[in-house]
Amino acid sequence: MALSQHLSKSRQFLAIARNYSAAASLVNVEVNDKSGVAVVTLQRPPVNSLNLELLTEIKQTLTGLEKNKSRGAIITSAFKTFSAGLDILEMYKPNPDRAKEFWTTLQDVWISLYSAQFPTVALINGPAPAGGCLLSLCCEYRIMVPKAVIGLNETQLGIVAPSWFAASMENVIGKRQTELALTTGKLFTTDEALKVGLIDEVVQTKEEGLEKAQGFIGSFARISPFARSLSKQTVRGGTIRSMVKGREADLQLFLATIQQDQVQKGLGLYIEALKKKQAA
Ligand SMILES: CCCCC/C=C\CCC/C=C/CC(=O)SCCNC(=O)CCNC(=O)[C@H](O)C(C)(C)COP(=O)(O)OP(=O)(O)OC[C@H]1O[C@@H](n2cnc3c(N)ncnc32)[C@H](O)[C@@H]1OP(=O)(O)O
Repeated sequence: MALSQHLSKSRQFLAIARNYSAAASLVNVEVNDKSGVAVVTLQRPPVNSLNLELLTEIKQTLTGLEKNKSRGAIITSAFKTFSAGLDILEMYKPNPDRAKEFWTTLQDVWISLYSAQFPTVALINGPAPAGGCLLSLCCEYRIMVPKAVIGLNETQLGIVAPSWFAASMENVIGKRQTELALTTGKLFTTDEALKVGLIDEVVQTKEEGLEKAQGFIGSFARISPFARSLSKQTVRGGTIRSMVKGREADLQLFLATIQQDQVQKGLGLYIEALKKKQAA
């Protein structure tokens, strides 16, 4: 499709996305007029913790971008935190039906973002623990600001990162570093993340990050989108197939795990600690 035609379609999507954003407003989508690249900004105050509603909007946004054959997407945050990960309140004293929908929607978001046909960049403009890290790991390129942290820190909450969380990290930094990171629940500083390859670039500001992200996506301008996306599928296909095959078992494991007394106690203490931190 010619770029002008594509941009006209993108603008139509932008209009729809704007209307949608106005109604629901946990995700803002802006399509760049020149490049056709969508900037997807998470905006659930205060820390973009991923609850059912935010995950649902992310899922709908990704579906819209895919349908409109997006040129690319940059995922970032409206706040000083990229994302605080899964909303712990979705797992603490959960309503079983909602917990089921919550986890299924998280799985859907992972599948859509991990397998997106268009190029994806995470512009990590603040802390990205656990589920925040997972979102960024689904992208093809990660750009981060200084003085932030990123990692799968689940063990620090007394819970375990599921196998597809671990696989997402392993595909980026390798088995050895993933094992060390997961067993200790490590949150990498920006410098540490760069050193281990968990992120690709460090920028000083979000604006600089947006430019770099556009540059990364622009680097595919002369590559056939078909060849690009099939190559991505070739590399990621095995991980995606194994997640999809195991998703029902994964859901059941999640539901059983979060009902355990020990897990509930751990989550309760963690919530208290977060609240005390704010009061101090
Ligand atoms: C193989 C077996 C597998 C079986 C499966 C079993 C289990 C499933 C595994 C589940 C996986 C979970 C992954 C996750 O994502 S768990 C969430 C982990 N997240 C964190 O640990 C981050 C916690 N938050 C922070 O560290 C900080 O908030 C921060 C992100 C660094 C930002 O700091 P700051 O700007 O100082 O903000 P505050 O700390 O003051 O927070 C403001 C406000 O937000 C509340 N909040 C923070 N994070 C969360 C969260 N993740 N969920 C819900 N609420 C959160 C915090 O309590 C404050 O609230 P109040 O204003 O009401 O006090």
